[in-house]
Amino acid sequence: MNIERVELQHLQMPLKFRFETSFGSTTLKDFLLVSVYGDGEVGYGESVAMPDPFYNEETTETVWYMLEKFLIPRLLANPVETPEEVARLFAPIRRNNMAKSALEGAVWDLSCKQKGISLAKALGGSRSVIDVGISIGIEPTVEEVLEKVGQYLDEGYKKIKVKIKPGFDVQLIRGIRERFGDQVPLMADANSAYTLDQIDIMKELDQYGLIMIEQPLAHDDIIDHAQLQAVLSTPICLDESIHTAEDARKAIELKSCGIINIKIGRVGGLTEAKRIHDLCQAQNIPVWCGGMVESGVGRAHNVAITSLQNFTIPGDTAAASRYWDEDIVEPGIELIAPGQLAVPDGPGIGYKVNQQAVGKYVLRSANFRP
Ligand SMILES: O=C(O)CCC(=O)c1ccccc1C(=O)O
Ligand SMILES: [Mg+2]
Repeated sequence: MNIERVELQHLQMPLKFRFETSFGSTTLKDFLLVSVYGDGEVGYGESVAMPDPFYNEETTETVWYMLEKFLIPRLLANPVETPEEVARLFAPIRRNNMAKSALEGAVWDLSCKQKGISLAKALGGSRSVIDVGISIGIEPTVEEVLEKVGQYLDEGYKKIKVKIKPGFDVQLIRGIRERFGDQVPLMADANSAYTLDQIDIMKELDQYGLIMIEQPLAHDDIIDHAQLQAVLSTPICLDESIHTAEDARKAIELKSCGIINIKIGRVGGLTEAKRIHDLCQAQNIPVWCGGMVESGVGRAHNVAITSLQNFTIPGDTAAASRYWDEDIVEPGIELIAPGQLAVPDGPGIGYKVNQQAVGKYVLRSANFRP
């Protein structure tokens, strides 16, 4: 592949609402856009790291640093023929998965555009339409979450995920079941807010027929999760604990979870995401695509990977208009039917980046050449 230039841009986009989790809250999307130029085409990737290291250890600034000092120079100094080779080229660098993923994803998009095939097809995806769910943040009151649940059910979302934290958990789930019934496909995400000392809360949550409980225990744990899974009938889903296919293999072997949330950024890119998908498929572990409140570029990557066969549970990739007044891609990533997004079949991610919109949100940029 011919790579002539890499551009890094730091953007800030206002969110339409406050998004709160057990680890923090935000009204501004702060992220990096990566553009890789070659042979008249441009590939795009997005860093999903947050400005603060509370979801994982990376931040917008550490990603910029890793890209500038290590990853971009490595890519520009070593010819690669396929995006999978980029993953191999980055492997000696430990972790920094969101930094790797942003650049690897841009190379995947560029490679697909150079070949004239869609990213979904290149990854082995088979769906042309995907079912999607929605992730609802913590609100000041249970009632405010219930209102949002009603609104998103009306829009047809196929899975309702609510964020929980100690003191905002059982009464919330009970409230949703009482108002909307037992048939609502419902799950809870704790973002590591509990320990085994609070096992009684988990046992109470176990009574509500949840599709899964996501990452209840520590971000770096798979042992306590196995102990918890042994006493719950609700499947545990791991998010924060899984960074590689090896992590997934070990968690499955230990029975730490029954479901895995695949986030492309968290696992270092599309190549590793596909590897985890394939491993889980062989082990009969369903997967779904998590979200990191992505702009249109990251959202398009999520849509593409979700077209793979073992993404059998609706993910968190909701319609862009839920998040943004003006996104950076065109056409807007919107529901084509209740709770469904189309998988584009145009080259690469299948959406155009709107440079005028990027211009509104960009704070700084830098260019790198071989
Ligand atoms: O709407 C989305 O993009 C999903 C939001 C979400 O749940 C989330 C957002 C930021 C950080 C972590 C998580 C998570 O899945 O744990
Ligand atoms: Mg999560």
